[in-house]
Amino acid sequence: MAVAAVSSAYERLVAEFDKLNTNQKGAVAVAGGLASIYLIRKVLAPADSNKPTTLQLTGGSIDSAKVKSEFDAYADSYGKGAGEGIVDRSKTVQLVDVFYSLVTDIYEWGWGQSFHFSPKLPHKDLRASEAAHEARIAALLRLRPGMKALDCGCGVGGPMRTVAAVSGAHVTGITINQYQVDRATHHNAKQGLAPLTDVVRGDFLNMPFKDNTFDGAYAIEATCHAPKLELVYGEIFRVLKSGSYFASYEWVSTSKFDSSNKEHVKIIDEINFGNGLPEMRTWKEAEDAGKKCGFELVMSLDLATASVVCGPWYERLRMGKYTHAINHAMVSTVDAIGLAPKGLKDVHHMLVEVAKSLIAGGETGVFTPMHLLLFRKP
Ligand SMILES: C=C(CC[C@@H](C)[C@H]1CC[C@H]2C3=CC[C@H]4[C@H](C)[C@@H](O)CC[C@]4(C)[C@H]3CC[C@]12C)C(C)C
Ligand SMILES: C[S@@+](CC[C@H](N)C(=O)[O-])C[C@H]1O[C@@H](n2cnc3c(N)ncnc32)[C@H](O)[C@@H]1O
Repeated sequence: MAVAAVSSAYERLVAEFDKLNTNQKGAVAVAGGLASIYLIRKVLAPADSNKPTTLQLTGGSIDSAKVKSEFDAYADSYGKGAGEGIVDRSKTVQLVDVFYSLVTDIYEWGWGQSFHFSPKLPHKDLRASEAAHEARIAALLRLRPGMKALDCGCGVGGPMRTVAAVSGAHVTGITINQYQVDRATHHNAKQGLAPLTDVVRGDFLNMPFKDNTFDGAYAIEATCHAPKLELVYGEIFRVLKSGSYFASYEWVSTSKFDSSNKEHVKIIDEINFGNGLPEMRTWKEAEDAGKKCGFELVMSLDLATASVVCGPWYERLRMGKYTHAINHAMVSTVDAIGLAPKGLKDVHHMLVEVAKSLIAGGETGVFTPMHLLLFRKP
C-alpha cells in the first residue's frame, strides 16, 4: 500500500514536471540537485569532516540502549510548577552530565565545536565572529605565553583552542562529561594544539587543582549549570593566583524580566529545561555571588545589548528554523530505522523547542546568554 502511494505520488510529480517550460525545468533540476547534495553531505559526510554525520550521532557516554530511559529520567527531574527548575538540586551535576551525553553530538553536528552564542560582526562570517568572542577572553585575562589558564566547563574545546592559539598561554579545560573530554582531546591533537592544552574530567564545584594554580580563568556559558553560583565561583577563586582575572559569559535574566509576568516565567522555565539548567539567576545575583566569594568586580556588561550592529545573538537560531525542521526529519528517520539510538529524536525535539524559547527570551529581552562579568582576585 505504501509502495503504491509513493509510486502514484511520483507519477503525479513527473506529470507536473512535464508541464513546465524549459527554464522552469532547469530551475527545478538545479534546486533538486542542491537539496540532494545538502542531504547527502549532512547524512554521510558534512563539509567539515570533523563533525559527526547524521548516521554517527550517539548518546555520548550513555549506552545506546539507555538513551530513551536516560532522557525520560532527565525530563522527569524538572518540576511542573512555575520557575521550579530541577526539583532535587543535589542531583544537578549528575543530570548535567547526562544532558551533555545526550546533546554533544547533535550540537557538534548542527552548530560546531563552540557551544555558545556570539554577537555577529560586520563583514565577518559566523566562525570569525565566534572566534572574536572567544579571543576577547584572552585579552581580558591578559594572557601571554608561559601563563596557565583554566577553562571552566570547556565543552569539546572550541574556545580553549582559540584562547590558546591567540595568546600562546597553556589552557586546561575541565568538563563533567567524559565524552566531551574525548572529543576535545581528539580535536586539540588534530588541530595541532595538544602542547598548549589539557582536558580533564571533573566537577567544577570541587576541582582537582591545588590552590593558586592559574594565572587566569574563564567560563563561557557554563557556570549557569552550577546548583549555586557561589559554589563554582568560590572554587575558581581558590585555584586562581592572587592578582589574576576571571571572566565569565553568564546566562542570566535581565532587568526586563518580571517574575509576576506568566509569559516571562514560562520562557525562562523552558530555557532551563532544554539546556540542563537548575534555575535561572538574575544578572545582579551573579555579580553579588562573585563579590561574596572575595572577587573585586572589574566589569559587568550585557554584550547582547552593548553592540547589535549585525543583528541580535539569537538571529542564528531564527535563521536556522527551516534547517532545524529538516534536521528533525533526518534524526527521526535514523531513530525509526534503528540507525541511531532510540530516544535521540526526543532529545532533538527538545532542542527544536528550546530554540524557540531562546528566541522568545531574546525578543522579549528578558534573557541574555552573554552577560560579561570580569572579576579580579585581590
Ligand atoms: C550554553 C548552552 C548551549 C548554547 C547553544 C550552543 C545551544 C542552545 C540550543 C542549541 C540548539 C538548538 C537547536 C538545535 C537544532 C534543532 C538541531 O537541528 C541542530 C543543533 C541546534 C541548532 C542546537 C545547537 C546548540 C544550541 C544553539 C547551554 C546548554 C547552557
Ligand atoms: C554550554 S557548554 C559550554 C562549553 C564551552 N564553554 C563552549 O563555549 O564551547 C557548558 C559546559 O559546562 C560543563 N559543565 C557543566 N556543569 C559542570 C560541572 N559541574 N563540572 C564541570 N563542568 C561542567 C559542561 O560539561 C559543558 O562542557
